[in-house]
Amino acid sequence: MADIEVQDLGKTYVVPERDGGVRAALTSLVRRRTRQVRAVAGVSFAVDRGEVVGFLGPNGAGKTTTLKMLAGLLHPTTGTAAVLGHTPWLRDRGYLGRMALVMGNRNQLQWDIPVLDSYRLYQAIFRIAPADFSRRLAELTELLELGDLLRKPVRNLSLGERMKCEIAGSLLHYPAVLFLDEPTIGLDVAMQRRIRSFIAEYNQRTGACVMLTSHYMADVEALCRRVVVIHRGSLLFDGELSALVDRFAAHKVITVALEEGSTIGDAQLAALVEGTVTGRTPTSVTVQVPRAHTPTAAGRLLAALPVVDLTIEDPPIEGVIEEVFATPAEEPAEEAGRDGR
Ligand SMILES: Nc1ncnc2c1ncn2[C@@H]1O[C@H](COP(=O)(O)OP(=O)(O)OP(=O)(O)O)[C@@H](O)[C@H]1O
Repeated sequence: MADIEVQDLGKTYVVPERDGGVRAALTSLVRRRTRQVRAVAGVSFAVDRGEVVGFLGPNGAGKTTTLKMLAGLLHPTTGTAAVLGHTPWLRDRGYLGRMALVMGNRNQLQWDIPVLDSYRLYQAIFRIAPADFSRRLAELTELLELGDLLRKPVRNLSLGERMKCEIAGSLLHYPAVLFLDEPTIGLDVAMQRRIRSFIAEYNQRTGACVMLTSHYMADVEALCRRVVVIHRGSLLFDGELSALVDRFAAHKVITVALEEGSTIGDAQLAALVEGTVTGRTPTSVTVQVPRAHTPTAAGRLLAALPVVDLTIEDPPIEGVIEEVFATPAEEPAEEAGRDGR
């Protein structure tokens, strides 16, 4: 059985609406106008034990809303979900003690007290036995290099230090399901890398399943073989990251290196391949060509030029994701089926 099973999950927020000005403010006291915002429009997917799944979508796609429902913070408007066999929004102790939600842009630790004091509070809340608490704390301190940070009040920590402490605190009860919403947001590249490798390590050590949202494709490429993509609240793709590239990348990138002293002009290149030049050095050229045209283009370049090396690559994942999001959300339902599994 999957650890996370989601069926037609939807959430519509009802938000009060009024025009600006005193008159509108007074009118709204007696006649409230509301508007419905459909944040999640009925999504279905499943995540197996031990999987790390990237949950992707542009701003406002409905990722955080979905994770909040799965973490039991929001009631859905439609659909069902079972996480570790529990209905999340019933918030039973058995569930809350086995999952964690980490939001990169929210503080969960107490601001004015040392990190360790917040951790002791978590120890009491989750009823962690003293021996387990000490062992886990030592392990997390080592893995995330927390050292002295534990004795400092949260307000004195840098963003990266705080994030490490937030993550460690969320894992003290050893959750079997981990929802990570932008855990590396705003961090420098080195800190992003450390947090990434920590998530991978935690997943391997404990077999926990992880759902991760991130706008940094490096996180997704490093951690997730599978991605679930939502757009305007609807599921757009569910499958392997490589299948996403195959399906949505309209181009490939060919780079040819030429023999020393030889060059190729724009007109000659245009006559050989149908594509856009994206890079040039005195002895090499990089051209983006439509996918279907790639074998012909490569063949022509090899035949016509003094080529010493030729590589064909997929475009950077960022570019592919942009192309995915450019696709209308109203794709046929079967397009959202899981590929490659
Ligand atoms: N509490 C709320 N009340 C009303 N509308 C909301 C609320 N929270 C989110 N929304 C709306 O629901 C939609 C989905 O928001 P959500 O935060 O789930 O998206 P997201 O994919 O996490 O975006 P981002 O990448 O920007 O964090 C957006 O249109 C947002 O404005």
